[in-house]
Amino acid sequence: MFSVTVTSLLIAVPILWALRAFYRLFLHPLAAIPGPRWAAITSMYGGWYDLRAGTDYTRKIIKLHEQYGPVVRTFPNQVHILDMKSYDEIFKTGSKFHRADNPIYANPVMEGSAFNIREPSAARMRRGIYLPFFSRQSIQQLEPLIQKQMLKFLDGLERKPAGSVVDLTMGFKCMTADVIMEYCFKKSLGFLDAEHFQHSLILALDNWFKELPKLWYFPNVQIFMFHAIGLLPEKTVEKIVPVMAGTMWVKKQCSDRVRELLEAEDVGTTLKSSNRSMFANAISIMPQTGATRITEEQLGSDAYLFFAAGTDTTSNTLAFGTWYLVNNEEARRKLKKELQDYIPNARSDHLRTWQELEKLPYLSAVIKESLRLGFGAVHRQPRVAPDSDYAVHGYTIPKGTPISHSTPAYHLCDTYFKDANSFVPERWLEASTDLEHNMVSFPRGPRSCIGQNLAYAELYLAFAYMFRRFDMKNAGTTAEDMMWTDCIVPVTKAHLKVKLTPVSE
Ligand code: HEM
Repeated sequence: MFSVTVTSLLIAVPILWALRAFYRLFLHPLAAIPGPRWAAITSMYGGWYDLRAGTDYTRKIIKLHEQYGPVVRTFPNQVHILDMKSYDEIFKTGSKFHRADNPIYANPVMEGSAFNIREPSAARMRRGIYLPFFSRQSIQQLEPLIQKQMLKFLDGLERKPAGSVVDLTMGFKCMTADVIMEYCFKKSLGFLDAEHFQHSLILALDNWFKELPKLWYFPNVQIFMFHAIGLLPEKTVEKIVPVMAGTMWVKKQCSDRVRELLEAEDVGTTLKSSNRSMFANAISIMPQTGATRITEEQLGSDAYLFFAAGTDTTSNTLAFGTWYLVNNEEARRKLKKELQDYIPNARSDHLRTWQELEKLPYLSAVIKESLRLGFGAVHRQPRVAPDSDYAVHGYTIPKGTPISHSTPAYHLCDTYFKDANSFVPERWLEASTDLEHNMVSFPRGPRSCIGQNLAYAELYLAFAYMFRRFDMKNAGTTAEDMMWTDCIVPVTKAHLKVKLTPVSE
């Protein structure tokens, strides 16, 4: 009896698989869309790239566009588009497209946070709580909190013996992590105090990002494991899955800080104040925005989202930008000259503000070029048209089909940026509006990046003062080390190591 069942299965499974493959190749609504045959047949075509060390499907998709054109079928039921007109339609203000039902937006660690909300009106309500406090004006008001952590970072570097080799990948991560927590709660987690910036929790965050591709292909296994691990005692988790222990610890810090604020007497009665943290301000205006239904747990998850989204993104742009600069003497010389003229006293405790630094043309060009080639986020951002089919380049994509666009595909494409793979800040000095428009580091539209202004403030302060205060030389980092793979944020093979020497005034 048992052997008959096994035999039937051995025959039935390949037949069903072959029938499904036939349907996907010839009868599926996406059958006419060009792309590799294996990508149309099985999602494990993408997995073959995403799940092996040192490769990823996002980079492969860029190559597929060269071969197949602007619309490519990348999964049995998903397409990827490289066409600015389509990007504008999907990512415009008021766009009806919304986030696809995709494991990228179902990470169990982010459960309850704004990131995992797909439904547009719920997302709008949740984002509305925080958006006022990430406006340009709010960032300028709370800039002293950013500057405090920036100075701590710079002064820490200065105390190292001249010529020290510094792991700047980790240094930038510790700095951005402390800035975002200072901004959110006026209380950093003290990552900058770690010796040589090798903080175990920042390393755990890095490892957590590295695990993400597994979640995309085996979401149920990952979600089950996450909940199962959550039932174990803290000490056991620390021993067997340090990645999770680190993440859970940071999440707990976020939740504790939110609870402290909710329990504080003045919250809900005091008006917005420039002296208070972002979360204190956000919580105090919640009753007026009608957002009081948000739970303490959801606020804690949002705090963790800000921590994760605000750390590795900006720090990656800083690390990549520094990498390009240490290898480009001409650009470094021009930047230093501009900074020396504008910041006569490099070690003053009163830093030039973001608004002041924005006036510097070469610094601004360096930052734009760093954002262009130094990706903060590299993932495919799948969206769906909920109500009607989407017509593009003569193809019809049925409503509900995930349509992805990804930042590197645009930024590395010679159609949009001449000599796209080279670091050329000068391209921004006489930039046309087209060039500005082709930059899609921060998505536009209803799910734009909430932290964009904070990221700019950090980039201006860090690039200006790092290159004003220090001479930097590459300390053996290779282009191979800086190769990234898509883990939502780019994760490089190895870290950026730089020899730092403080400059005399
Ligand atoms: C160079 C720096 C940064 C880049 C390139 C960047 C890029 C992005 C991208 C591409 C997304 C869209 C994700 C998607 O829809 O799939 C996003 C969303 C988001 N970003 Fe950023 N980001 C940066 C810095 C920051 C910072 C400093 C914060 C700190 C608060 C932040 C907070 C967020 C949040 C909360 C979201 C989710 C918005 C939502 O779900 O509606 N980002 N960012």
